[in-house]
Amino acid sequence: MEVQNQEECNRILREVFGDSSSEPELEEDDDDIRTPNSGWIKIKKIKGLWLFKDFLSLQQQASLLSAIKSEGWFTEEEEEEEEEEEEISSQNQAMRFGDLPSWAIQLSNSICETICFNQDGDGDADDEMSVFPANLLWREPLFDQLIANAYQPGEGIGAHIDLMRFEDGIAIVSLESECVMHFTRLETEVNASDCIEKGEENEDRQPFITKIPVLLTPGSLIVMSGEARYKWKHEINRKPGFQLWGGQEIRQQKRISVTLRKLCETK
Ligand SMILES: O=C(O)CCC(=O)C(=O)O
Ligand SMILES: [Fe+2]
Repeated sequence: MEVQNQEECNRILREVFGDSSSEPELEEDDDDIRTPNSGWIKIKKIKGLWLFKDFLSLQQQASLLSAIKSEGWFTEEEEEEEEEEEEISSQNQAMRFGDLPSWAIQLSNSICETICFNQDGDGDADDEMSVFPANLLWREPLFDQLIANAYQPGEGIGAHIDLMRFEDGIAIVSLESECVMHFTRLETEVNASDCIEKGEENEDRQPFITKIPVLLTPGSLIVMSGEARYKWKHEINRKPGFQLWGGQEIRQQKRISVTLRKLCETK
């Protein structure tokens, strides 16, 4: 999209989607930094990881879900067939490469706008208060690959770093139900049964484990770049005992996520 069309596009997006910049709830980790006049929260312990809790309003979430449904993905009939055919895992994921559907382009533009709103100055790559380094933000297109994942209660995704065939700069939008995503630094990789964030009270002198929980509520957006994308694995473990937030186990429901990424140029 040409830059001069950006403002016009943003205006249309605001008209269609409204202004979703409502004040987020109090964050549990006091260390995290809220940016003034925007809903972005910088997850301080993970360089390059940002959360925008109320990225999509309820109405926008419903529109996005119906757009996903109109693609024919994750419909109930499909799920029944899946159960018969025992192909649940492959049918719980849908991908698009290259030309994204118009709703995904709108979503991508809306993400771009929300990031730009927070960006001050030149968005220098070394500026830790920039949600995305400038080189990522101004690439064209911002994203050209989308993956939608549907998770039934108890289902999650194992610890991983996204494939290197994708560039830096990844965005994930959550829908339908909340979950805790755990981030583990590469050099401190641990088993899922290891405890979370062993800190000062580490009496057994075990190696320090950094496993950071981030709550992804419906309508929230996280973006990862740099260290968050390359040096931390992310996972969603929805087995009993892992979806804890504020000391309480989260009530699980179906969850859908939309991940947007950019494929690396092939040489
Ligand atoms: O479902 C999510 O929130 C994460 C999905 C993910 O990490 C991926 O598709 O690589
Ligand atoms: Fe991922």
